[in-house]
Amino acid sequence: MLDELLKEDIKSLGIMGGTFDPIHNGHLVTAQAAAYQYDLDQVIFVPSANPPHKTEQKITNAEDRYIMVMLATMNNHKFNVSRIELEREGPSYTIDTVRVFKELLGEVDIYFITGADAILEIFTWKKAHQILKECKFIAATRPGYSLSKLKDGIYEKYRNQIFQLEIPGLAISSTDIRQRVQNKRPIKYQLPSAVEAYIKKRRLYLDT
Ligand SMILES: Nc1ncnc2c1ncn2[C@@H]1O[C@H](COP(=O)(O)OP(=O)(O)OP(=O)(O)O)[C@@H](O)[C@H]1O
Ligand SMILES: O=C(O)c1ccc[n+]([C@@H]2O[C@H](COP(=O)([O-])O)[C@@H](O)[C@H]2O)c1
Repeated sequence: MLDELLKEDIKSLGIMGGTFDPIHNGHLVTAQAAAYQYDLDQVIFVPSANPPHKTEQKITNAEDRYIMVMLATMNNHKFNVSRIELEREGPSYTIDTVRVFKELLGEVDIYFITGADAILEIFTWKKAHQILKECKFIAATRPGYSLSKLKDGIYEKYRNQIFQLEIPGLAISSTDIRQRVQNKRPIKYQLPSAVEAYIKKRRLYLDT
């Protein structure tokens, strides 16, 4: 199934992992900027089934999150969505996902795309040092988080593996969108209209 998503002559791939509860324009702008800046042939969005660091919070069922990612990415020919983590049991560890892509793609350059908040937590991820050796990271700026730490200490060792990406700051988060829906405040223009319609239709986030 995964190999069907990947173009045959692909030379560079971005993987955009996330909980996407829901996907929003911050995710899409980040993926698009990464694709442009690093000349990526494709970006595969990978919704986590069981995000390892979000075990304490209630998360919308994986199929709804997957459908929202599909709706959000359908108009971009470089974007695709993978069910790889949805079909794997247990916590959705990035090391496992990256290794499947690597095995399938061999010499293709793989970049895992994250926002500033995620990269600053990388050393709490499973086999973080291994992931950093096995794939490159694109770390996008995000309002409220500083990437200056990437210059010191433990990050120094991986300076050739982590690439900083300046994007127009979008102070949009899934947390804020969920709260807005619950409080009947507008979410228009923070996420694609098809995703907004889906949230309404499925009555998501009304009792979070
Ligand atoms: N506005 C944004 N700008 C840049 N990167 C972002 C933005 N929102 C999310 N990301 C990045 O997208 C990836 C997936 O994020 P996630 O699905 O957890 O969204 P979120 O908005 O951070 O969610 P939540 O508020 O529920 O924690 C992470 O690497 C995160 O850093
Ligand atoms: O592998 C891990 O230990 C790990 C721990 C925390 C986050 N991640 C991944 O980082 C991405 C962003 O996570 P999140 O929780 O901010 O949506 C997503 O693909 C997660 O699976 C991965």
